[in-house]
Amino acid sequence: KNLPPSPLSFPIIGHLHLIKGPLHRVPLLLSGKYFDYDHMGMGSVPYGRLWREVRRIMTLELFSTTRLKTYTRVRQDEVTFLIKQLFKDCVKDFIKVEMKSRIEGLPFNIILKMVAGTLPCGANANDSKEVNEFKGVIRDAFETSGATNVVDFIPLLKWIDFQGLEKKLVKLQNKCDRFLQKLIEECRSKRNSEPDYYTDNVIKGNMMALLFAGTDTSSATIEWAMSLLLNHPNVLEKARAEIDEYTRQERLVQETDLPNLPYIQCIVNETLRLFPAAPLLVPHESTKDCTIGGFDVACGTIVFVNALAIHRDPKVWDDPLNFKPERFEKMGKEGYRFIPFGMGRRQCPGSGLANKVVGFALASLIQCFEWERVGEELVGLSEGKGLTMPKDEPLVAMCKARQSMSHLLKDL
Ligand code: HEM
Repeated sequence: KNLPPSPLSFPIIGHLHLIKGPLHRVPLLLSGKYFDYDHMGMGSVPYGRLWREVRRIMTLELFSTTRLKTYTRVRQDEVTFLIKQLFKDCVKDFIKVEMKSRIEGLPFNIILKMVAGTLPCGANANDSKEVNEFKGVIRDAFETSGATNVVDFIPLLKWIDFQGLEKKLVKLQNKCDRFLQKLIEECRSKRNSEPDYYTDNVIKGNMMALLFAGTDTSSATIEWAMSLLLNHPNVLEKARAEIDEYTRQERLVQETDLPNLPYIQCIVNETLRLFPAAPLLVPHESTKDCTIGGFDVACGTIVFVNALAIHRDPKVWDDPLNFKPERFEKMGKEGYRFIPFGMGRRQCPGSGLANKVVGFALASLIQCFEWERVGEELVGLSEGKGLTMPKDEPLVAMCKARQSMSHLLKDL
């Protein structure tokens, strides 16, 4: 109720979910009410002076083309780490691999290195208890904030914290706070030229915005893409042929090869079309009475844009439920019908980074390993609970190092 409204910055063509009322838990979670930070990212935070400044820092400094380039090495190291671990386990024979736990460290470590300049536990971050606990906090927070909260509709039940979601969020906040505070203390003495402006809370808010917004979204997209490829071995083969032709199997694929691997980008887009990691984007709230796509939207209404429904709408997509990366080969600007990163001034500032991380990881997994389904049955594609639409069941696949790549993989 106390959340200041944010401007509706989004042009929309349909599939709106308009909610008038106190449905504020998700915005509160993301805007720092539960996390007690000065300000935080996400669409529900007012586009005021402070957030404008944060967006400026993100877009121009952290995610600018030049800055992303300076972090190429970080992404290279983390993808190499993933490939090396996998190679160690499946050098000779096919083994069963649970993909989620292997992939989730990748975007997490990359973003942590970008925002903190280091991993708190050096090279062993993936085995660190506190890092793993923090990853668990992110997972739980997404699951909790994606759950239906009866209290949103029957506010009286708040008195007894029906479902206990509020208690759970406070507990998550404490864990999150401990982790980030420790990280800040490790980094603070080295940098921060304006300690009065960049207080601990401001820094923690930003770190959390990036870690929350950028980790599960990217790793879930890689997991969905691998699931779709296992169900469509012809697409997998076509992608591998593209990579082999370009690298001539003489070297491992690099992130800088991505512009020359258009089919990989088509696979990423098609995955984001069918399984957008933020299916309802992020809630927006109107500051004035307005009309969108013929709907009267009263001031203070929370608007959810159902990107998932738009992406699967047979009126705007041919054969929308089928996985066909080729559809992106012929397309130019997709306009409002393809909006996995939102649109307008609150669109995802991390889309460039996400495309690089997801594309590079996928290209490397495809180039270096043979992939098969565990049995005859297709990989299940049902969605689980949570804000980022994770897979219901973590992906398990059969994986074996490609013979023709072994000499390169051994040198990693
Ligand atoms: C596949 C990966 C990703 C997807 C699908 C995705 C999608 C989205 C969407 C739909 C929004 C809301 C846009 C809107 O409300 O109109 C958003 C916001 C945001 N994303 Fe991403 N994102 C991804 C990766 C990332 C990464 C890697 C980062 C940064 C490390 C990031 C940082 C953010 C931030 C900070 C916001 C809030 C922006 C604001 O409120 O002004 N995202 N993202």
